Amino acid sequence: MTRRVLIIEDTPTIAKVQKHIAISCGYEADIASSLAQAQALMSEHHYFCAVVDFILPDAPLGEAIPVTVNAEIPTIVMTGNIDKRTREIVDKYAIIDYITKENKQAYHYLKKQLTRLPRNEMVKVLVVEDSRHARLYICSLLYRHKYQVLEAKDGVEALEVLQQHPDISVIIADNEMPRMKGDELCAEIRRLYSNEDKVIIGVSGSDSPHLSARFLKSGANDYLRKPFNPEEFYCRLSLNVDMLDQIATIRLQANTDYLTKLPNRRYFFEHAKKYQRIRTVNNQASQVAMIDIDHFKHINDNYGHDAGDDVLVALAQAFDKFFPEQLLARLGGEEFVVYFNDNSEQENTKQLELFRKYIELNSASFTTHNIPFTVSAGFVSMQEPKIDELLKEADNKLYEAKELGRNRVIL
Ligand SMILES: Nc1nc2c(ncn2[C@@H]2O[C@H](COP(=O)(O)OP(=O)(O)OP(=O)(O)O)[C@@H](O)[C@H]2O)c(=O)[nH]1
Repeated sequence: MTRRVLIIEDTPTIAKVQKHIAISCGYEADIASSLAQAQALMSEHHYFCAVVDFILPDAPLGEAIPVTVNAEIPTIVMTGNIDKRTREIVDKYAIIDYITKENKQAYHYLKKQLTRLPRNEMVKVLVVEDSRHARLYICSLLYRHKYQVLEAKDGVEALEVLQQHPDISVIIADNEMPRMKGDELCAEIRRLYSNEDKVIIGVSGSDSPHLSARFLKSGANDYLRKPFNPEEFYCRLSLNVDMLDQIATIRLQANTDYLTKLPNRRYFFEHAKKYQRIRTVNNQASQVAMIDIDHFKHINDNYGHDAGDDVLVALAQAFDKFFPEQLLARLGGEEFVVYFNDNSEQENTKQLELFRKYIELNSASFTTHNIPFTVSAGFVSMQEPKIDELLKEADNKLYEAKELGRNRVIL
């Protein structure tokens, strides 16, 4: 579903730039050059958010702001400047943010905010606060920016909620709470979850000058003193969630093969070792297949390196289709590996043989160059092996498959 943004702006060049930014962030965008035009558009469409100019020909004093806010459209206000009177008006309404149209940076910032809003819909935030009033206030700030929100009344309940929802990525914790204080909760969360997975923001109304340091030393990423300014709350929250995003991106890049987008060798070894331990405890054999394209060098020599790359990408897609539940990786070059989650050796080898046959019969239709190719595979099943041994054995079987004429699976 494409999200729609309403741009209310009477200067055509600025409206055009904003529309361009919105489209580059994946939105559809409508422009209204007056409040009246905006109201007409709002009666026709559902808007995910709005970018509203403070001064419009038929709304010179920010009168367009309550119109979008009251229609529950998350609103970003663009202003020429932010003098005292403008700020007073802007502060009255539950807007997402205001941006001063001073320079190019303002448009970079708008892009950031438009990118964050749909991202926030995927971010789960746990609010831990014993005061119902304060809890609801923080939740309302979070809902305004489209975060998913969960609540807990104290640290003990927070740990239970975290166990039930392991995908929570932000915890906002008050300090003064019954049963378990915020800094104690923080330390316990850090014992269980790493900095790379969860952000903790401590909040407290205490005057103690040492509390912020205590929170940070217990593992919090940030600290806010109550009562806090919503603008500062959003800035700190966004920066912390952005940091989690950046860590996730770096992690993904480090674990993904750049060409096929399959997991890479590093990811495979890390996860195969974990699988291995579980299988050993459960007294289950480990089953692995090494798969390699036959005469791949000829494909590169005859059709060029780019065509060879196309074949690798197409083969990776076929892997994903045939082995959606297994641990897959491109180990390097034209060599792939499947670590089977399923226990049945019969089922696994049957699936492998089906895959080989599927490639033989369909590969010509995979790529733009219609290059037919085949694959060879070596399969092993071993009790309590080391990963290196398992791969070596599978590689020996693969070598045998090549020696015997290729396009076959050797068990
Ligand atoms: N296009 C492309 N080629 C690659 C890539 N990585 C490795 N290769 C090529 O893969 C080819 C592998 O050749 P060989 O090891 O001789 O194997 P083969 O030609 O498939 O022969 P058999 O495995 O014995 O059937 C080499 O020509 C490498 O240059 C890649 O990312 N893209």
